[in-house]
Amino acid sequence: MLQRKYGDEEADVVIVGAGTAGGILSKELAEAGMKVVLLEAGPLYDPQDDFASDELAMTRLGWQETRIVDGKDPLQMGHNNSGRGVGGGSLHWTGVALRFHDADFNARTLDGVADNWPINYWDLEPYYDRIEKEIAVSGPKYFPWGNFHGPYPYPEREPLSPNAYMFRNGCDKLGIRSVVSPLAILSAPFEGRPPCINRGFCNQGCMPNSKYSSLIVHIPKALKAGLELLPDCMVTGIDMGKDGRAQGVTFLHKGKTYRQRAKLVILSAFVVETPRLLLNSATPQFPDGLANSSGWVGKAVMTHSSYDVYGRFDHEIRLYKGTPVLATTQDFYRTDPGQDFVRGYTLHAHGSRPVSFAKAISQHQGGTLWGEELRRTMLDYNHYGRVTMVGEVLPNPDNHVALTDEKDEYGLPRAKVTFSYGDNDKKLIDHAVGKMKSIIEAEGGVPEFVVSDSAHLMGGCRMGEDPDTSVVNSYGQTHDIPNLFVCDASIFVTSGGGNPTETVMALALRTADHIKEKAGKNEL
Ligand SMILES: Cc1cc2nc3c(=O)[nH]c(=O)nc-3n(C[C@H](O)[C@H](O)[C@H](O)COP(=O)(O)OP(=O)(O)OC[C@H]3O[C@@H](n4cnc5c(N)ncnc54)[C@H](O)[C@@H]3O)c2cc1C
Repeated sequence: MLQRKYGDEEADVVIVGAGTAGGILSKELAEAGMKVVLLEAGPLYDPQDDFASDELAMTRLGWQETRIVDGKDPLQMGHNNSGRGVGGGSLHWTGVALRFHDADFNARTLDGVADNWPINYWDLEPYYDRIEKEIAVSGPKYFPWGNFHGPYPYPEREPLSPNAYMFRNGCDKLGIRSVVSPLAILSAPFEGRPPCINRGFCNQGCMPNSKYSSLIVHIPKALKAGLELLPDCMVTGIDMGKDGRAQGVTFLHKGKTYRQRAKLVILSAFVVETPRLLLNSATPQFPDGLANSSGWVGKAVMTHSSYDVYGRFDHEIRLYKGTPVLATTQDFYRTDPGQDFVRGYTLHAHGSRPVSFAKAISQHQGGTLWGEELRRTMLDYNHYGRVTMVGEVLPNPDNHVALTDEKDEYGLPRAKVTFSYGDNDKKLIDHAVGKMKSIIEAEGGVPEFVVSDSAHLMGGCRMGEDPDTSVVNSYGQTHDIPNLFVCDASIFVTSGGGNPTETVMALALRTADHIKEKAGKNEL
């Protein structure tokens, strides 16, 4: 029997998904004195007991349940694209903490593509400032791109990995500016957590707690403030009242069904599960799914094009060494009128552990690498360097999440995710691959493998001012149901050309402030 704090009682807020956004919201709202219940489908981990320095074992941190993928460029789900467990994607993310630029919020105005966000950079700026201080982002004294030029709250990381030095030296030779990456990974002690010692197992969960996750930062503070956290609880539906308001959620724990009533329901279940829940909670009053009068629930799902170039060097690089990402350039972030594509990308020096390396190169763009040839290449693993891109992908309503007839172990329709790159996306990728190759070559390496990859899901419940073309307003409040909010990466309008999670965090803080203010005046 599940032990519960509120049972049949109505909580003030129930949050679905204890990931990055869910963790921040739960802290903010619990500290404001609200009765908050946080439901998480996955387990509650203890980093010291549960996070092993074992690449294969730790793939369990990803959302590994079957999703059907479709389209011309089907997305790879699982470890690389989503998390499961208290902490969500922040358990095994790489920790790169970048702000979006003002240009990211105005693609339609600047470049005639996609849509503008209903907010701009300056609406989020105070929240970027706040979150960077709250989690002690480490980074350079001067950051040359975008609107924020540093210094970051904590000094930049050092020493760098050999791969990061390779990248920075290659950039120098080509006149490309580069910096030590801003990271949600400590460079000095903070709140009892130790600085990073470069073990390099960030994507396997950080055992020493040097890397930020909501599991070790926000959720413990929320618990102190009275949060009820219920792990291993899969939410299967949103309960609606006849008055058209959300009443709470239904969830499963060890095969048994429970309900949590609440004045306010917030979905923070990420890009596939949030639309799946909305679509699957259809009622006669909302036959196409909740909050879907616009028809935009599940639409315009985005990823970042995240192609990698691996180059072979005569000397050793040892891609397993150190924090995976330690060097970055955004010299190609803004639209360049001289190119045949709009928008841009970020480049990172990116480490790789042996299993990921083998998996990547075995399916590289030039063909498959298998058997004796793969074995021979793997013997040279220490000689490979890697550069990766985070490329903007334009939103396209045809890229979407839909329900299928196939059922999962909870009896819910499985999600199908359809994705294809557009022409602009492909031209941008070609440009970035060329730059990545030239950086490797400038340092004396021979680019051998180009691997097509994707990272960071976004969109599917986009925000906007117009209820006919968007699902939520800029605070994540659904246009159709005033006490139903969405707060996670699904509310992004465009993907930007840089890592998205600091923007997820800033949006979560902004939504929390809004809810505190409105709930205080009984306006939700
Ligand atoms: C390998 C990897 C590396 C990454 N590196 C970076 C990086 O360096 N920088 C960066 O900016 N971003 C990075 N990201 C992306 C980052 O993890 C996400 O952007 C971020 O976690 C999104 O936050 P969220 O709150 O929207 O969702 P999540 O953090 O994914 O949280 C969603 C939570 O909801 C839970 N959930 C889902 N459905 C249900 C349900 N029905 N009932 C109960 N619970 C449910 C899930 O289990 C999960 O815990 C990386 C991601 C991965 C996977």
